Amino acid sequence: MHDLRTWTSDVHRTVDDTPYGGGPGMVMRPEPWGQALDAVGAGTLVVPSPVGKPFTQADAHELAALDHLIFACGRYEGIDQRVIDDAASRMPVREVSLGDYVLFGGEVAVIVIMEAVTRLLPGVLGNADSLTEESHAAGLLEAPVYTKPAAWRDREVPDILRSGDHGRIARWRRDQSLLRTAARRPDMMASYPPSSLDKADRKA
Ligand SMILES: Nc1ccccc1-c1cnco1
Repeated sequence: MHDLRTWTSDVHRTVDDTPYGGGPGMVMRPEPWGQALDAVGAGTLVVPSPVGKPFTQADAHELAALDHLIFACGRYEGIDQRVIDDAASRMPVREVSLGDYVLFGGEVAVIVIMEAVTRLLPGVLGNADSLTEESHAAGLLEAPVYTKPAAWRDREVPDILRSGDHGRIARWRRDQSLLRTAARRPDMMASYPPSSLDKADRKA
């Protein structure tokens, strides 16, 4: 963790200023950022931003394979664009959005990204199988999950899950995933690899 004000030189340790071209709010000044990024050295710079590329599980896997990640947390109306452009001239830069909503700054977004990435690192998860079956891992939302008791507030666990027939259970879960994804995330269905949908699935 680095305090950006370390790289300021005025008595007030200023990190922001008014935007050229007018408009509301303040913009983060380039000088402190430039010196801070120089100081932390090269790596892949990840900048959470409302104007970034939507962050996906695939991005988490890509970042988990890298040796050195640098996270820049912007505040106010954002970081002077020249900081991003200058950094991109000497290292990979990824501006990423966590969703279409507005935060105070990038810090909370970095915590989310760090969790999504670090859980993919070898040895972090007790059961590596979890990584292959979870939502977004196979391009679909995960099927509903249940545990004991078999009946709770007059609600029963689906009989199929207690049948012991693992082939039928796998089929039921796949169907539930397809139904849930189609209902809640048509965008994911649109990009779901048709090659993995066998004929029976196409009727779903
Ligand atoms: N709104 C923000 C403000 C500052 C830094 C990131 C964001 C952000 C990231 N994903 C959505 O919003």
